[in-house]
Amino acid sequence: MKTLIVAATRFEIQPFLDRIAAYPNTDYLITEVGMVQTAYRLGKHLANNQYDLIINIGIGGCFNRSLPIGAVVSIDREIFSELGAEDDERFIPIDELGFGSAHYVATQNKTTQELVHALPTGLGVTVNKVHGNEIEISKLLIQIPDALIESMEGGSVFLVASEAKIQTIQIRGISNYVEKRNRATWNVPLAIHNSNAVLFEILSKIYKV
Ligand SMILES: O=C(O)c1cccc(C(=O)CC[C@H]2O[C@@H](n3cnc4c(=O)[nH]cnc43)[C@H](O)[C@@H]2O)c1
Repeated sequence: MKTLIVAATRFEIQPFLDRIAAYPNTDYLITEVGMVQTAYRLGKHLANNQYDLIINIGIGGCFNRSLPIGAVVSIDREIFSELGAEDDERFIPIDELGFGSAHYVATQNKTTQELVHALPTGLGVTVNKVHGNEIEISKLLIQIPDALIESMEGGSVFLVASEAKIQTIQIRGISNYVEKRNRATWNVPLAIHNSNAVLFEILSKIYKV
């Protein structure tokens, strides 16, 4: 069983990197922040390397205030929310325009689902521009009422993994709520600590270490 850990930045998987020697069948890939960087670097990496499972791990913004900062969630569906066209006040999604789809799902069989079954699960929104304006956030929630987490990479990992037919998990530690930008309320170290703790649990289940 060969696993690839995918993160946007090194700091999001530093606790894992500190223990990487314990996981001989596990590689990692730092894509850099953003959907384009992630699609390019993951696609390029998979052209020369084979895996049974991809685990995308990172921090993210949460739309659901009943989950505390630091909670860890599993994302099983993704939407590229900006993909489409403006028609004056109305947004026309790419699906409606007839040029493909903005929706991607995690490729997960029963064994993969078991690895994350204990986590709160929901829909991820992948963006180029982190939301930080209340009016824009309200518009987004009208467009996507069941949005759980916002990230800048999740949809790209699902897209590439589904094209490559590789099992995929995405876990996100909640570093902030999606709200008017207030960096003082973010807790990045807690989100990283907790998401890496979940990663260790998942790897322990896979490798029995
Ligand atoms: O300080 C900022 O405003 C800021 C803007 C963009 C990215 C960051 C990062 O810390 C980069 C790491 C990573 O963070 C993910 N992330 C965290 N919170 C959110 C969010 O509310 N919306 C979208 N993405 C978020 C993202 O996946 C980055 O890769 C800081």
